[in-house]
Amino acid sequence: MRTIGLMSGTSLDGVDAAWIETDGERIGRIGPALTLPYDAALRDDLRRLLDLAPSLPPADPFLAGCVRRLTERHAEAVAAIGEAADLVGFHGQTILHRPGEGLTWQVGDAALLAARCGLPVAHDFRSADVAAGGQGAPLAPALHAALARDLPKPVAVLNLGGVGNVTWIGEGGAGEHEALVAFDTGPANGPLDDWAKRHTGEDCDRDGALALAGTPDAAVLGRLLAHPYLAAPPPKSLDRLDFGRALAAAGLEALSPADGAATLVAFSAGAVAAAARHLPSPPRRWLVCGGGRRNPAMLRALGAALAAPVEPVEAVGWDGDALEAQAFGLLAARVARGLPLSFPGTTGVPSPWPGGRIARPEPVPAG
Ligand SMILES: Nc1ncnc2c1ncn2[C@@H]1O[C@H](COP(=O)(O)OP(=O)(O)OP(=O)(O)O)[C@@H](O)[C@H]1O
Ligand SMILES: CC(=O)N[C@H]1[C@@H]2OC[C@@H](O2)[C@@H](O)[C@@H]1O[C@H](C)C(=O)O
Repeated sequence: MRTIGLMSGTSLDGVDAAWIETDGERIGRIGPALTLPYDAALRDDLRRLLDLAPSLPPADPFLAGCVRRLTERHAEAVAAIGEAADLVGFHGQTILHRPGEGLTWQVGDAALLAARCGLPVAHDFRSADVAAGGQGAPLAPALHAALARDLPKPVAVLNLGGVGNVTWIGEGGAGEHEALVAFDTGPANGPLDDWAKRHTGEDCDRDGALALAGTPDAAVLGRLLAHPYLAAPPPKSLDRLDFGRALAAAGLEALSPADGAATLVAFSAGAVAAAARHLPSPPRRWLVCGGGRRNPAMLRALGAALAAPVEPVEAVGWDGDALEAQAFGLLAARVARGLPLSFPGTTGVPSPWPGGRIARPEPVPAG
């Protein structure tokens, strides 16, 4: 199938789109990928939605307006890819994620997108998993496993988005996805983005400039690293705002902008080091994707915290900005074929679990 995957991540910076040919198991041709940024107004409104989500009625007019603008931007991304496709994979925007309460909420109008693109749209990838008692995330491991088929194992793929997540891939057992362990490591760029915005007005700590000028504060860092999430065994996953209260309580506010940024980078890297202790065996290498791989302060801190080499996924020929979008192309094909999207080792579902739904473009009435 020729698929276009679409992911709007926790950083709220825009929609990633990627074209891949896949049957949901193997990957054929890898086509173009792009990111369409959101304008400042949509970014601000989505950020507001995250705060409002816990008390938001599904029919809220502010929500409806955001969903329409978000979906139209996704339709523009499909058009901008400029290649014919059979199927779209539409993740939408997560505005609330509380799997422990049976709740995960991705917004986006799949019927509208199907109408705009004239293509079937696979969507709602996470709710069946959560209903089955899974974490609903991460789902990208199915793509990581397919891409890493010929790499020496064990290998770890680390995504540094707003939230961080790791996929450990070991030597395959008898079952297709037996050798997969995956979970969210902790905050990655999210708190650092918020900190940079407040202190510099920029959307992120560009090239780690602020963090590289500062020194991590040992006391604040120690309090953050004592957060019970880090010691808890997987399966586990996070909401973008889960660490908000812990960050405030740790005393971050008393630090200078540079020391605060350095402390947050050290915390993200320390969370990954804590995650490494939950893996079945030490990976030979860590392959890093997501925007955080562009932050030299983050890569330096990870290199110091982990025992094996840490490299951007480009080292093995993958596109570190496109993996999440490619994942939803592959997952769309899996939805279409009724294949499982998640596994006991990834989200904690009791057995390999299918999910997702397909919205089809309305047939044009005859005459
Ligand atoms: N040059 C750079 N310097 C520092 N940070 C950068 C740079 N480029 C990107 N980033 C970081 O990467 C983030 C975007 O990463 P990405 O697009 O992978 O996140 P996402 O997909 O929205 O999040 P998630 O994977 O949690 O859903 C930005 O918010 C920023 O923090
Ligand atoms: C609930 C949700 O949207 N989670 C995202 C988020 O962003 C990164 C991390 O947290 C990951 O668990 C997940 O996204 C990726 C694409 C995943 O499901 O693999």
